[in-house]
Amino acid sequence: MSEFSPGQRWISDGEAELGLGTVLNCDFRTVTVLFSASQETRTYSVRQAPLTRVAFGSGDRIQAAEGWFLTVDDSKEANGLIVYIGEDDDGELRELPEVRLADTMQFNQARDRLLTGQVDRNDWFDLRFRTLHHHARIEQHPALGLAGPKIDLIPHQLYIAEEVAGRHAPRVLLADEVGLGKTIEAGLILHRLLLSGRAERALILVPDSLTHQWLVELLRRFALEVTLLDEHQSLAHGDANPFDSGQLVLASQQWLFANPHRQAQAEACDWDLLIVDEAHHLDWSPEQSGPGYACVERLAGAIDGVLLLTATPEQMGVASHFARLRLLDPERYQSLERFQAEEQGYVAVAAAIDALEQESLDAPARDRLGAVVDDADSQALLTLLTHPESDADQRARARAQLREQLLDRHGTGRVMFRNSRRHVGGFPERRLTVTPLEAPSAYRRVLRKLDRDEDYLDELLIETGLDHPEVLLYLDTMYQALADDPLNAEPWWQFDPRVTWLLEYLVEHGDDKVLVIAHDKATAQGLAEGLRVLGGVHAPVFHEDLSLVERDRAAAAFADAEEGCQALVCSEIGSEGRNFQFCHHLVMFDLPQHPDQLEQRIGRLDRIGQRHPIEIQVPVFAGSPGERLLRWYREGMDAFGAPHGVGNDLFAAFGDALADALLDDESLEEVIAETRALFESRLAERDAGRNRLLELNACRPGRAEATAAAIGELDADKALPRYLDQALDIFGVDSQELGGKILHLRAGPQMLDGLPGLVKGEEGFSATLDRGVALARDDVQRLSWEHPLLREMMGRILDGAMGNTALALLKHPAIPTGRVMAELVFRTHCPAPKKLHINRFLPATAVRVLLDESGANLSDKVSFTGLAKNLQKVKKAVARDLIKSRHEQLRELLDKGEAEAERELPSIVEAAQRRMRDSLDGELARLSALARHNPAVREDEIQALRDERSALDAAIEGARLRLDAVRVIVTIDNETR
Ligand SMILES: Nc1ncnc2c1ncn2[C@@H]1O[C@H](COP(=O)(O)OP(=O)(O)OP(=O)(O)O)[C@@H](O)[C@H]1O
Repeated sequence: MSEFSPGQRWISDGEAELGLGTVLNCDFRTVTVLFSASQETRTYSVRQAPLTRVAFGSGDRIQAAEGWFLTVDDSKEANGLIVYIGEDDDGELRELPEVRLADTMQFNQARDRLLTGQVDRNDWFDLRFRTLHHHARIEQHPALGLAGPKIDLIPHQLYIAEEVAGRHAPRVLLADEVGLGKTIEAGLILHRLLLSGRAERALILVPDSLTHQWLVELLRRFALEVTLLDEHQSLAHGDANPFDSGQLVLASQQWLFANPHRQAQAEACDWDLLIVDEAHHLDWSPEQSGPGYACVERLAGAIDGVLLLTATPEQMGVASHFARLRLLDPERYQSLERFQAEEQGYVAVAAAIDALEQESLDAPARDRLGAVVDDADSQALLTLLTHPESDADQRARARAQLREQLLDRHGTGRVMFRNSRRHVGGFPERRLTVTPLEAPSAYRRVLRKLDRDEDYLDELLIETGLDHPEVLLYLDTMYQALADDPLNAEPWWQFDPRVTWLLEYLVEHGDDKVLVIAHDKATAQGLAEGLRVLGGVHAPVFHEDLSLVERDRAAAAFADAEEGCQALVCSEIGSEGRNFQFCHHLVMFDLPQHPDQLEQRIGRLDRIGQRHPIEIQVPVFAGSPGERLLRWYREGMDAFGAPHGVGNDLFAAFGDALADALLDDESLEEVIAETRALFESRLAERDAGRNRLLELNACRPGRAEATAAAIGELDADKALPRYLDQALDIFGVDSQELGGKILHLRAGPQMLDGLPGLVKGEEGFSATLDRGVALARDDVQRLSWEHPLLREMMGRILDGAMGNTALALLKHPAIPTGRVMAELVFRTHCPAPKKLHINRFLPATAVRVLLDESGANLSDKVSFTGLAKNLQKVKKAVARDLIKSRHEQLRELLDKGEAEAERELPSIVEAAQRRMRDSLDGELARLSALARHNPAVREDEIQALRDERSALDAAIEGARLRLDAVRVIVTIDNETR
C-alpha cells in the first residue's frame, strides 16, 4: 500500500524552492503533487519519489493558508492526514489540518530543512562554514576594496584611495599631474565604496572621447560593469528614466550638458557618487557659468559624494579653479579673495614642515615652527622635540606626529590632491628635437607682408575671419582661409615641408608608433590626407567631431601592435585624456597656445606604463611666429622638460604680450625675460607654499606603505587558492591549468547557473591569482576575494540555503556505534543600513557548537577541521531515514545548541563595540581637532560621523544569533557503512 494520501504535504528533495506540495492523487505506481506557490504539478514514480513528508513537532511555528500562525504543541492523525494542535499568536488553542498549511511556507532555514529531511552534500556544509569564516575576515580587512583591482601598487594612488574612500561622503578634487592615474584613483575609491556598501549608485560624466576608455578601464581593471548611456540608448527606454537602467551609469558630458531634459532625468535619480573627469572644462566666471558647470552644480548639490578630476585645475584661471572647489564645498569656498589670502599663508606652513627635517632644530627652524604652531597639542609636541632630555625615539615620534598635524590642519589638502612627477619619481626622460624648416612661399609671402606693413594684420584678420594669434600660429589654416576658392586651391599639404619631413620621420622610425598632434581638426584631416596621397601612409585621424565608434576604431587601429597603423593624427581636444603610452614618439605638428595644453599633449605618452624616453619632435618654420612661440616655451619656462604646474600663471600674465610679440623679436626677448623671471619666482613659491603643501599632503608614505602591505597580505593569502578550488568544484566550474599561473575557467555541464562570465557552452575566461601575471596580460582576469565570481559564489552560499544541512558518518574507536552528534553553526545577524558598513566591525560571525548525544558541548575539544577530515559521506536517502528516526533527539540538540551559542554573544558584541569605538572615536577626535584649524573640514562631516557612531552602537547592540547550518553526525563501527 502506498504511503501517500491525497491532502498530505510533501516537499521535493531536489527542488525545495517549489514550496510546499499537496498530494493530489496516487495509485500503485505514481503520485501527483501540486506545488501551488510555484504553480507546478509533478508526477513521480511511487517507488522512487524524491519527496519528503513535512511533519512539524512541538515548538515549531507554522502558518495557515489564511495567514495566521500556530505554535505547535501536539499533533494527531485523521485518515492519514496530520492535524496540528497548538496556540495561535493571540494565545488561543487551535487546530490546523496539514491540508490547510500555507503553500508559500519556505523551508530554507537550516532547522526546517533538516527536520523535513532535506540534506545537502557534506562538502557543501564544509564550504559554507569556510565561506562564513573568510567572508568575516575579508569584510574587516583594511585592504577591502583595494586589493582586487588589476593595478600596480603605486603608493600615491593607494594613499588617496584609502584616505578618500574612508570619509563620509567624500568630496574631493583629484588633480594629479597628467597621466599619474586619476582615473585609477577614482576607480579605486568607487570600488572600495561599492564593496563596503557605502555607495551603490554612481554617475560618471566624462568627455565624449573618453567614454570608451573609462568603460574599458572600469571593466578590465576593476571588474565593474557600467551602463553607457547616450541619446540612442536613452530613447530605447521610452518614457522610463534611462538613468535608472543601471547602478553605475557612464555618460558623455557633451551629450548631457547640451540636453536639459536628460539633465532633469539624471537629477531625478538617487546617486551616491558623482565623478566628473576633465573637470577644468566646467567653465565659470563671476558673470556667467557655462552649461556644464551649472549642470554639475545642481547634481553636486544633491549627491553626497563628488569626485572632480583634472590634471590642470588652473587651466581656465584661478577664479574658475576656485569655482570648482566651491562645487565641492560651497560653505567653505565663499570668497575668492579670502581663498587667495589663505594661500599666501601656506608658505609659512610649508617652511615650518621643512624645518622639521632638521635632526636638531636650530634657532631659525624653531622660529619658523613657532610661527605656525598655535594650539596646545602641537605646542606640546614642539616642546618635546626641543627638550634636552627627550631621547631620539621620542623626538622621532614627535616629529612625525607634528608633521602630520601641520599637514592636516593647514592647507587645501583635504579637498584637493595633487601629485607631481617630481615626487612620485620613476618617469622617463623627455627629449626634444626641433627641426627648422623653410616656410613655403605661400606662407612666406604673408609673413613678409606682415613684417613690412603693421596694418596688414588687421586686414588679414578680416580677410580670413580667424582670431589673433591663431592666424599667425597656424599658417596652414591661414592659407586655407585666404584661398579665393578653397575647393580649387592647391591644398596646403601639397607644399608644406612639414608633411614630407613627417613622411621621412615615419620611414626612419618604421618600427615605432608615432603620435602626431595638431591644433586644429582641419589641420589633422589635411595632414592625414597629405600622408596618404604623398607617401601612401594610412594614418587614422582622431578629432572632436568624430563619433565615438569612429574615434575608438581609430585608437584601436593605432594601438594594435602587429597589424595596426604606425601613426595617429590627433587634434588638440580630440586626444585629451587618452592613453597612448605604448608609443614614445610625439610629433607636435604645430604648438598650442597654452602651456597646460602643451603638457596635456605630452601627457598622452608620458604616463604610468611608459617604458622609453619620450622623443618629442617639433618641426618649425624658421623666423615664423610659431618659432617665437617655441622660444617662449623653451626659454621662458622649460615647458618640454617636465611639468611645472605654473603654466597658467605665466599664460595669464604674458599670454597677451606674447601674442603681440609674435611678429617682433625685440619685444619677444622682453616677454621671454619677464616670463622667465616670473617662472622662477613662481617655482620658488611653488616649492615653498601651496604646492609644496599639496605635494606633502597628496601622499603620506607611511600610510601608503601600510595600505600596500595590507594588500600584499591578501595577495599572498594561501587560503584563497584552496577556497577557490573547493568552490569551483562545488559550483560545477571546470578549471584547467594553462601554465604560467593561468587558469582557464569554463562552465561545466552541471554548473549552477548565473555565475558571472560563465555560460554553459561558451568559452569562459582565463584568470590568475598573481597580480604580476594579470598586469602583463590584457586577456587574463585577476582572481581575488573581490572578483565578481568569488563574490557571487560567496553571496549565494551566505544568502541562500546551500549547504546549511548535512549528515555524515564518523568512525571512532572510542564512541559506540549509533550515537548522534550535532555540529551547529550559528551566525550573528545585525540588521543595519548598508551604508553603515557594519561589517567592518561586526560581519556575520560564526559560532560553532558541537554537541554529543547527551548534549555535552565538545566544541573546544574537537575542531572543525579535525572533525571534518574523519567524516564519511552517506547516501541522501540513508541520511533522510536516519534523520527521520532521530527527530525528537535532534530537536532537543538544536534547542540546547542555541542556548550554548547564546552564551558567546555578549563577548562578540562587546568586542565589536570596542573595535567600532576605537576606530570612530579616534577619527572623531582627529576631525574635531582639525576643524578648529582647518575650515576644509565640514561640520556636516563631523555630525555625520557622530550619527554614524550612535547608529552603529545601536545596531551592534541589537545583534542576534541565528542558526545558519547544521550537520548531523552518526557514529558507526568499523564494519558498518
Ligand atoms: N596603478 C596602476 N597600475 C597600472 N596601470 C596604471 C596605474 N595607474 C595608472 N595606470 C595607467 O596609466 C595611465 C594613466 O592613468 P590615468 O588615465 O588614470 O591617468 P590620469 O591622471 O587620469 O591622466 P589624464 O590627466 O591624462 O586624464 C593609464 O593607462 C592607466 O591605466
